Formats: sequence, C-alpha cells, structure tokens
Amino acid sequence: MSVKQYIHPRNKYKRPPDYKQLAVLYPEFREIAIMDFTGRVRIDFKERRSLHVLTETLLKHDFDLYVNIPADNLNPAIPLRLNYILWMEDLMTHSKLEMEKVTGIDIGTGAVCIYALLLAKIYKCQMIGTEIDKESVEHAQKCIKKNKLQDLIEIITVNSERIFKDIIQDNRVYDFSMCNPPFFESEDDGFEKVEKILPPRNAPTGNDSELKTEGGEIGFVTKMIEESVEVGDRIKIYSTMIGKKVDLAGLRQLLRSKNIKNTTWTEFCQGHTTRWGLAWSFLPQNVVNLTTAPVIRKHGKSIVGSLKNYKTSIIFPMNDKFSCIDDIISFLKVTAKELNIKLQNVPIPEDSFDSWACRITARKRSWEHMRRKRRLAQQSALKKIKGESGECIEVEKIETGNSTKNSDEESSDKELSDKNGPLLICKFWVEIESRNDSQDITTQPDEILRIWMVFENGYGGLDALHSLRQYLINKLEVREKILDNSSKTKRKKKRIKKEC
Ligand SMILES: C[S@@+](CC[C@H](N)C(=O)[O-])C[C@H]1O[C@@H](n2cnc3c(N)ncnc32)[C@H](O)[C@@H]1O
Repeated sequence: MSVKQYIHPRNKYKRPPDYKQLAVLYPEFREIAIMDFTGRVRIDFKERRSLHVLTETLLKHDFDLYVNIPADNLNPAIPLRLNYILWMEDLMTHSKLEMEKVTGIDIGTGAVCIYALLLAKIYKCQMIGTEIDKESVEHAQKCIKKNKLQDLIEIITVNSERIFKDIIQDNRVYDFSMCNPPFFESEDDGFEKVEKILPPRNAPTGNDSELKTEGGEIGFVTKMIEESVEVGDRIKIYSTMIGKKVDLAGLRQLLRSKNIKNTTWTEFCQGHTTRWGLAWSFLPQNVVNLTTAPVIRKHGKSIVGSLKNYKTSIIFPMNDKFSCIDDIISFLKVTAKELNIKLQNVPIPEDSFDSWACRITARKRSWEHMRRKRRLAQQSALKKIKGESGECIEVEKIETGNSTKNSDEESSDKELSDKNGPLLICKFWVEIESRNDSQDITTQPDEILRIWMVFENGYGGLDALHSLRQYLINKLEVREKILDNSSKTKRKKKRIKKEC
C-alpha cells in the first residue's frame, strides 16, 4: 500500500500539488521551479528557500492565506499540519463540538502561527497561540494582521517554564489544545546529528530556539501532561504531536501511570515522514470518549507470525478490564506468581510499542490444581440447608475427598520435572491488532488484544500448552469468540487423524 494512502482521507495533499499550474500562476514559485527535459516541473527539496516558497504558495493557492516565512525559521510543511488539523476536527466532531464554535490553544505557535491561521481560516475557530520567542510572536502578529484574522487569533507570550498556567482564565472554556513541541534536547546537537547520519530528503529548516528544549520532546510533553493534571477539564481535549515512536510509547505509559485512561493516539503519515498524535481528556467518557474516536493507524506485520515454532493464541476485543497492553502484562505477572511459574521479560524491537514478550517456565501443572481448588472453593461456599426444626443453618465446608489426589499429582509432576526438566517453556507475546485484517487504515480504534503462546520446550508438550491456554481463557473471562483459526484448524485435523 502506498504511503500516500495513510494520509488523512480529507487531506487535499493526498494528490500532490500541480507544480506546473503553480509555476504558471505565481512568479515567485516560477523562480524556484525546475523543468526537466520531459516538461515535468519539480522543485529542489534540498533547498531551504524552495521549501519556504512552496509552503507560502500552497497557503496562498489553497487557503487564501498570505504569509512570508523568515529565512531561518522552521518550514511549516502543510500536508503534516493539515493531517493534525483534520484529526482535531475528527476529535471535535466525535465529541459533538462544532468547529466554528470551538476555542483552541496552540502551544508554541511559531513565527507563522500556522495552526492558528489554518484553523481560523478554514473553520473560523477562535485560536490562542502561545510562544516564548519574542521575534516569533512579533512575526506571528504581522501574519494575523495581514490576513485580517485579529478577531479570531490572539498570541500570548509565555514563560518557558510554564505551558498552560499563564493562559488559562477561569471564565473561559477551552475546547482543545494542540502542540508541535521542540524535538531536540538543548544540550545535544540532535539536529546536526540527524543531518550527518542520514542525508535528509528535504533541507532541514528551523533554528535552535524553535527546535530545542530541555529534555527534548519527551521532557516538554511530560511537563505538558503534568500541568494538564492541574488544569484538568478546563481544557476539554489536550493533544500533542510526537516525532519519535519510542517517545509515544513512553508518553502513553506516563498517561497510564497517572491513571488518565481517556486517551487516544493516531499516526500522521505524509510522504516519507511519519509523526504521531496523542490526545487525552479529563472529562468523563460519557461526555468525551477519546477511546472510540477516529484514528489512522498502520498495523505493522506481527513478528510472531513469522516464527517457525508451534504457536497458538488467545484473542479478544479490548474491554474495560483489559484496555491496553499493560493490563495484560500485570494479569500475566500476577497469574504467573499465583501458579508458581517463572516469568522473564524478553526484549523486543524498541519501536514495537504495541507488543510485549516474556518467557515462562512451568515445572508442574499448577494451573490444573488451581482449577480444581477453585471448583472446591465454589462447592464449599456457604450453603444453606434446612435444620430439623426447619430453620436455616449455614454450613461452611463440604468435604469432597479430592485433596489427596491433588498432592499425589503434584508429587508425580515434581518427580517427572526433576527427571525430565521443566514441564513447559513457552514464550508469551502480547500484541494489539486491528480487528479488520484486510484494511491497514483504522478509522475507528477497533482493536483486539492477542496473547500468542509460542511453544519452546518441555516434557508436557503441546498438551501442557493447551491446558494452560484454557486456564488463561477462563481466568481472563473471555469467551473464545475470536479464535486463532490456524491452531483451531490444526487441532481439528489432529482429532480427525486420531479418530481414523
Ligand atoms: C517545533 S516549533 C513549532 C512551531 C509551529 N507550531 C509549527 O508547527 O510549525 C516549537 C515552538 O515552540 C516554542 N516553545 C518552546 N517552549 C515553549 C513554551 N514553554 N511555551 C510556548 N512555546 C514554546 C518554540 O519557540 C517554537 O516556536
């Protein structure tokens, strides 16, 4: 599937701009346009000036916006900015908020206050842009005036230590906040490093004060999340763009650790770059439910799918109890402890943040004993029987006589284990998948959790693996609605063979 297909469906740059037409219409674009011998018009993306002129021309041609981007400022590439804006529109619509009535905050609005200009021009949103850099504030104000958008956009100079605190007024309602945070750490030369390691497709643009911040984007967004806890639902939906996939993983984890569960994330794909969007809200889910909001996510190919070992899986839709990978991880860790099974984390590729892996080593069928114990516990639950005089007597325990069998089995397991090594060694691989296999773009986060169980070793063989799987299904309280087809078919085939 081409990269362009992941661009937001309403992004007009799904189709590349017609450079020939732009060259005919705009003399400044003509100056940077290059015509090859076939008559095709292109521009040199390695030239900063060309990038700035392209952005200025697109803003004029497609949005009737007039800006000039200062030579040493960041080029606000329009396809990416539009992807973010369209996602904000999706979140607003999903939350039953009308774009022409909303007020938004753009944190770090930059020299051309690009998000504020576009949102005010396209939807007539009321926008507040915050900025720490004096020159950027002055230039942004000129852009607003030039486009006669003073009634809709306000720029506030803020202190670099604070993100929301200087701007939130008690008597105002803020529907959303957005941000393209500075990416790089102040003390490192990340920007130059990227240039050296990998020759960029596009010329790098932007200056240090725009691109660098203490702690990099993770530090900036961490501060944003922490301040948002104090501001609470005075901003209905908080959001930010994220430049690195690993940072997205860390920040989603941070939200979870703060018990912020009303969250979502999406991908912004345009040409060769991918960025991510993260949003969260403190409003109750019956008012704003981000977990069901539209998103665009490419679901990468499962690493487990290519493993040669025998594997089976438990697969079920996300629910209130298991709404993310972390819920499954803690479930598996607690269960392993209860069953006296050794569990070790297994490292996985850094960017596969929607998966987690571990290896378990079981020495005996402790889950089968647990199942029996549970049944016993149920039977011995308080039971009311009628006494001689007809009154109700509570009997606490009913003897079943099964307990000796339990310890017999346990000791035979132990003997076998001592002789033959562990009963079962298998890898658990937890993944989030899209429910719709045929489509890579998810417009609703219709996601399912899958626990792969990959057999590695053990005298208990596949039988032990399947009995542990059944135990987990019961404990997870998920009915086998969506079964792993391959293992189902394999087992069916095996049964037929046996019957023959
Ligand atoms: C990567 S630039 C984004 C500019 C613009 N929003 C865009 O998307 O092109 C980050 C901006 O955040 C500003 N900034 C850094 N710290 C800030 C803070 N604490 N509050 C507001 N703006 C900040 C920088 O000066 C810079 O203009």
